[in-house]
Amino acid sequence: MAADLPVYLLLAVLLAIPLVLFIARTRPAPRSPGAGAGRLPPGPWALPVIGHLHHLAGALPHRALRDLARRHGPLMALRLGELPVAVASSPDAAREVMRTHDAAFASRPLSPMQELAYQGAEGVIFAPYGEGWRRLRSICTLELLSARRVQSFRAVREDEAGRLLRAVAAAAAAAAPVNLSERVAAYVADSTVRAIIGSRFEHRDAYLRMLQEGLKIVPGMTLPDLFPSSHLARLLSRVPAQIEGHRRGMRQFIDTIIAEHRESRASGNDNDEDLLDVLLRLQKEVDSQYPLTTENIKTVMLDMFGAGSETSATTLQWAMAELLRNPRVMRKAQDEVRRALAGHDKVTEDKLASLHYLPLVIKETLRLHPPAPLLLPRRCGSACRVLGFDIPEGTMVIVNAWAIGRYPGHWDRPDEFSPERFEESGRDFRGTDFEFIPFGAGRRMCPGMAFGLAHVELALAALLFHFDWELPGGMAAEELDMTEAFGVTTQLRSDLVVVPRVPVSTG
Ligand code: HEM
Repeated sequence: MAADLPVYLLLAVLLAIPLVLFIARTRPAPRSPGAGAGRLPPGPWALPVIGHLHHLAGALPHRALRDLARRHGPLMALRLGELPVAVASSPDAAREVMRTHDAAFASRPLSPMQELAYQGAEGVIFAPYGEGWRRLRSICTLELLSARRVQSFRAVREDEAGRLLRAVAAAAAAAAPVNLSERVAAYVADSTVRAIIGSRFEHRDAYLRMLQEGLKIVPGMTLPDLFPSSHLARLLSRVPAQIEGHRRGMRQFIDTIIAEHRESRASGNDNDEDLLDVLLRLQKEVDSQYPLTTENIKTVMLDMFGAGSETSATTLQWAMAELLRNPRVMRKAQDEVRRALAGHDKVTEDKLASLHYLPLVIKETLRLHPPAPLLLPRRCGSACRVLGFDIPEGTMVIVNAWAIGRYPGHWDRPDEFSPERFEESGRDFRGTDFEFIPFGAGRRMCPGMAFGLAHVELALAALLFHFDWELPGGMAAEELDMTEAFGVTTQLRSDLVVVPRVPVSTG
């Protein structure tokens, strides 16, 4: 969702009075959530025009919504600006949305700013549920993100992990702190871009910077999205201009990259297929009823980077932060990795299969810190009943995966970081255990899980194998700032700055 939501929330509240007067004079009042529907879910009190936005001001949305759900129940009806929204905050509510009525909630809402960004060029993430999405989704699962394809990028990941380790080793040699947040973000972003467009493109760094800029203006909950019928909201917002500017720049880059790829294929110069090569090959093969257009390809490339880079980097940062906060878990994970790799000088992916505890550390990290705490919004395509309440067609549906991962009654000591809990319960994040859904569930569940986890497991194992870790300035574990920041993904507010040491061999 948009990185600038809190600013807009504040702005929305400040603008409430003039907007009430302006909009009320120029058009009929927007319908309240599901006006005319049967028994709607409960919700808190609303203000004219801004609806329930003020309840979200000043807190991170997943936390504010969890607090509201404690008072109003696991299924709430809200109105955010003009948008009718239902919020599912319990495992049962999530199961009804993503399993019982999965088909009814399989679409995504497409906001005005998203429409401006994509201009009809459908990708996967924001595509409405239908034939176009189904075809691109199957290209994703069968071709771009299949186990075989993820495996084919192993050398790229190991190469980038090597770069990460060299940077950390330089800091260790100088006994200096390293900004681990920056380093792991660069590792995942570089590796992801290399998987998408290969290693040859000479302006790759500039392309990467532009992609990262783009993530800051991802539309969804901007002022014009919240008040789609208001010209004033659109006039006041900087987002349309930002989107237009970014689109123009991006288009030039991608056109050059595609032209280079076509040339290189034609000359038979390159045998390693990157994701763009796969898409260009499929473009020639797929049936003419649903042609894979070059515009589709561009959007899918953006989808892969947008969905794949920050999510995995955020998971890595939180995993390291939790390990630093929990020295017992850190020691146990390190012991396991060092035992499994004893006698080797390098962590490679083939050696990770024997690890048992490290995957539990990653699971526990994803339970407490799902990178997309509210998943990606769904849209109710046909009216249905959830937990006995009516959800009208057109309602945006938000599933609070963060609150669900800490739902009392389903999790013992829910706020505690304890990977062992998964040893006992065997719960998994593959979309069947609705109390643990960091990758979502149902038809729109994340197709990039294996791709993301491959990045996280390799780097985490390597960082634990090669280095011991301390907090700078003698900071105690419990002093580490675990505050979350608002953003496309929920990262640590302060960068994780840590002191690496090369362990003394006990050999
Ligand atoms: C730790 C890593 C990741 C997490 C936690 C994550 C999480 C998610 C979540 C929560 C959704 C929405 C699911 C729903 O609506 O039920 C999603 C969708 C998606 N993810 Fe991931 N993701 C990760 C990595 C990746 C990677 C590496 C890629 C690709 C390179 C990727 C590609 C996608 C795509 C294309 C969608 C849209 C699927 C659709 O709408 O049909 N993800 N992801």
